[in-house]
Amino acid sequence: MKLYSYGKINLFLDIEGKLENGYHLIKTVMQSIDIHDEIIIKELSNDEIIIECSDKSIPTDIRNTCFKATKIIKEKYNIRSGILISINKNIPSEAGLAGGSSNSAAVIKGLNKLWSLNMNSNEMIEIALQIGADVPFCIMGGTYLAQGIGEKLTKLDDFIWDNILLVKPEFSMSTSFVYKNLNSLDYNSYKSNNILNLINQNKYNDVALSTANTLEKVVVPLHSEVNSIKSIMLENSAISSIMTGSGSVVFGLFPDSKSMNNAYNILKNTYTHIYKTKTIKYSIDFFD
Ligand SMILES: C[C@@](CO)(OP(=O)(O)O)[C@H](O)COP(=O)(O)OP(=O)(O)OC[C@H]1O[C@@H](n2ccc(N)nc2=O)[C@H](O)[C@@H]1O
Ligand SMILES: Nc1ncnc2c1ncn2[C@@H]1O[C@H](COP(=O)(O)OP(=O)(O)O)[C@@H](O)[C@H]1O
Repeated sequence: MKLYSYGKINLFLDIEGKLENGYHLIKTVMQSIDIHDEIIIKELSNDEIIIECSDKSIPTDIRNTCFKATKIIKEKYNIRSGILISINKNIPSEAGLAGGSSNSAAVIKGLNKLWSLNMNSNEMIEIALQIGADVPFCIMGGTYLAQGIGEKLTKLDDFIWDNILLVKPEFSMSTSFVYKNLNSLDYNSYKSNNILNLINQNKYNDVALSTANTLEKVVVPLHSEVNSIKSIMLENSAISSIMTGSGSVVFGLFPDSKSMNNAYNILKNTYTHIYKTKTIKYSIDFFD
């Protein structure tokens, strides 16, 4: 079985509070984008979980999100056959693009089909949340408001935008580091932001003007490069440019392919990890 698992950007992210277990209550707009990893799932006769990954820096043991998803499902449904999962990485990790999260969502959906488990979305989301706060969104895909720690999902109208540039600086950001270093004074920084209504009114240009991310307040003081990339994008006509999630990727929403290509040609002289992408309405695609 072959699947594509797609990445996401956060068009909006604000923090509303903190739970006693250290997790943060967030309000975020998640958007699937057209950048994907390839996941191949094969059944094994012996009762083993084997993960192979093209990126040798990613662990293939229980720390791997795909391993976790398989283990949870095997135990829940008492399945004895084994699984070999090959991950062909393309989405950069620790980038704020939810690459690892969407890989595990692909495995949940893939095993649901392979083993005819007939799980509905809610049952898959319950498993997803045991792996990470971003995984429930990756089960659904498209345009969603996520609240709680990321698990309370509300479907929004599709946000459609064709000219998006992603730039991954050399540094990576660990999600837990960013949340740990957030100052509570920065909670509710964007309380009056109107992005949700604008999405549901299909006012795409106004949506683009309303993007915001509170987690920049942790990352920018440590890495001024984030602002340099944003400036180059904005000088080249991007309608807005912000960091996605806990970083380090910075994205820009451009009005047309010409301005996006101009920014691309300038930024590619400095950055090797640079991608042209667009929004999509799903996060997992099945092939065979
Ligand atoms: C910031 C966001 C925005 O979409 O995404 P990324 O930048 O990671 O893609 C998410 O909130 C990240 O979700 P995810 O990456 O799944 O987080 P998890 O693996 O569950 O958690 C990693 C660590 O981040 C912290 N964490 C995560 C989610 C949350 N609402 N509050 C937190 O404080 C916790 O310390 C946790 O141990
Ligand atoms: N299948 C996977 N793909 C990518 N990273 C993974 C995977 N499994 C575990 N990880 C670990 O998760 C962390 C990054 O996850 P990722 O989803 O790429 O981050 P982010 O959501 O911040 O972009 C890294 O520490 C990486 O080693």
